Amino acid sequence: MLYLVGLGLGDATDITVKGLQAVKRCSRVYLEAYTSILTVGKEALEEFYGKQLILADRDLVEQGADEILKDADVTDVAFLVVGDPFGATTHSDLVLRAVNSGIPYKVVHNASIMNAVGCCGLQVSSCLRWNIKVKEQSIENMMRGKKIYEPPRFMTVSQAADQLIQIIHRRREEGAELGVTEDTVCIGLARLGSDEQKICVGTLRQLVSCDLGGPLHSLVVTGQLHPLEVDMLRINAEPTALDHLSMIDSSTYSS
Ligand SMILES: C[S@@+](CC[C@H](N)C(=O)[O-])C[C@H]1O[C@@H](n2cnc3c(N)ncnc32)[C@H](O)[C@@H]1O
Repeated sequence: MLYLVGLGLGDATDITVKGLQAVKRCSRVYLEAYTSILTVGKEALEEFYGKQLILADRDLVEQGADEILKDADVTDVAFLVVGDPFGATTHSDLVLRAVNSGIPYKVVHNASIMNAVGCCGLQVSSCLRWNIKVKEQSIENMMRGKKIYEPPRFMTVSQAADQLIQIIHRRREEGAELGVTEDTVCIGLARLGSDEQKICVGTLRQLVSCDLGGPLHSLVVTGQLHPLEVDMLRINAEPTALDHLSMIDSSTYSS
């Protein structure tokens, strides 16, 4: 049996009871380590689960799926994914390979950034997430066939806001409006679900200068806000962001 187990967003203890039971009965446990990360490291997970974990980087998942699935028809293998196994990144390829090889699979769901983002108080929201650059080769090293990898990079809310503003400026020069401006109210979210989570509310321009600390970050761009949503944004805002929020004239945004 192949178990795809969601680990949730915070730390080792966010695994579900069902997920932990599956992990404990598996003979091999892989930790998917390139589409998302927890604030705690692999060792903390190993200690809590009482199991050795095998790191599954992009190469292993995309090119070594056979290794992950080896003997999974006669033994139990777990594939752990931070968040939910099908939250934002689907691991459909692994599932399809398992099915095609006659290997049964089960999914143990968990909290994902896709639903945790609701904590910012918007009644309907989708957040901008971005790719994490882990185990990337420079073009030079790739051309030389050298397996030398660049240090991991995680885009920040500040960088994302800056890039969005550049796009807005470019489109404006071309005579097009995106419906998002430098003054659109946005929400920066960092390490959601962990004890170190941070939420910062401000205009897109203000978020360029916000420092939300270490990864992972997401950005929400709001549309028309209901007064209730504005109130929720106020209570969720960091003290420094309250100044930004007080600039929002809720009557402008309420429907
Ligand atoms: C490719 S998605 C994977 C999502 C994960 N499987 C899940 O279900 O939550 C990874 C991106 O989601 C966002 N993200 C994931 N977890 C986050 C968190 N705890 N706080 C803020 N953003 C997060 C980041 O933008 C990150 O680059």
